[in-house]
Amino acid sequence: MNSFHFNIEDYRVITAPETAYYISEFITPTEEKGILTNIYASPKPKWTQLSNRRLQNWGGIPHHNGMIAETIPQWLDKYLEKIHNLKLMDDKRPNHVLVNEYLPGQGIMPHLDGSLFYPTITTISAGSHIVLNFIEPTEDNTISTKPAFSFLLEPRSLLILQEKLYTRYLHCIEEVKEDFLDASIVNINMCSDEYVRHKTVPRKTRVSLTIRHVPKTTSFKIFAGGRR
Ligand SMILES: O=C(O)CCC(=O)C(=O)O
Ligand SMILES: [Fe+2]
Repeated sequence: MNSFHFNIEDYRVITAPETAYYISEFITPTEEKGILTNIYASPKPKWTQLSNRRLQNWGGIPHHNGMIAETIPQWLDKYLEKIHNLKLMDDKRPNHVLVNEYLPGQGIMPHLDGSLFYPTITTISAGSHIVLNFIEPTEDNTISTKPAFSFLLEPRSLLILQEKLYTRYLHCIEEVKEDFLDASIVNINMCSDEYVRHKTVPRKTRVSLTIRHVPKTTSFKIFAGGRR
């Protein structure tokens, strides 16, 4: 991504409800390699194993009582700064990164990211593409599993979700080993030529960085009863 004359509106996904931005090649292949090296160099206890994926929290564990903020290392903070410079979060600097690792066949159930975060999701993908599905909630709150539309997230891309795509549409990743790029993918014209309609692309291991701002933070000193 060339930051010269950069205008975020050039990256808006106009074929989807409001509001999504998609930036192909947001990071370089060297940066992607660096991210993967650092993630996999983390000590084993840094990982939380879930039934269908692994994750790492950086910056603290978000909590309704406040996140005890932890310093984010420079190799990772570099991307928080880069996202902060896009001025998407009302001048609030991102302070949390959730790392998700998906092996081929792994995914994530339909969900909303909720109220712990400033309502902007920014996601950098590394290692593999994935298809992110969006589901419109039904009147009676039963969960329809049929996606309303989908985004293809290429490796090295940045996806930004705000407004209705944060508050209303649930997002999920299907547990499949390959993706058929059908007409439901609304950003395919914003992707590289490698990804064309009607192609089937096998997944590799994907590591995503979900970078957000947690408004409510606290310091350990408050709990310890010490002075600030
Ligand atoms: O890996 C992704 O792109 C999505 C992760 C996600 O939705 C989440 O952690 O809330
Ligand atoms: Fe999410």
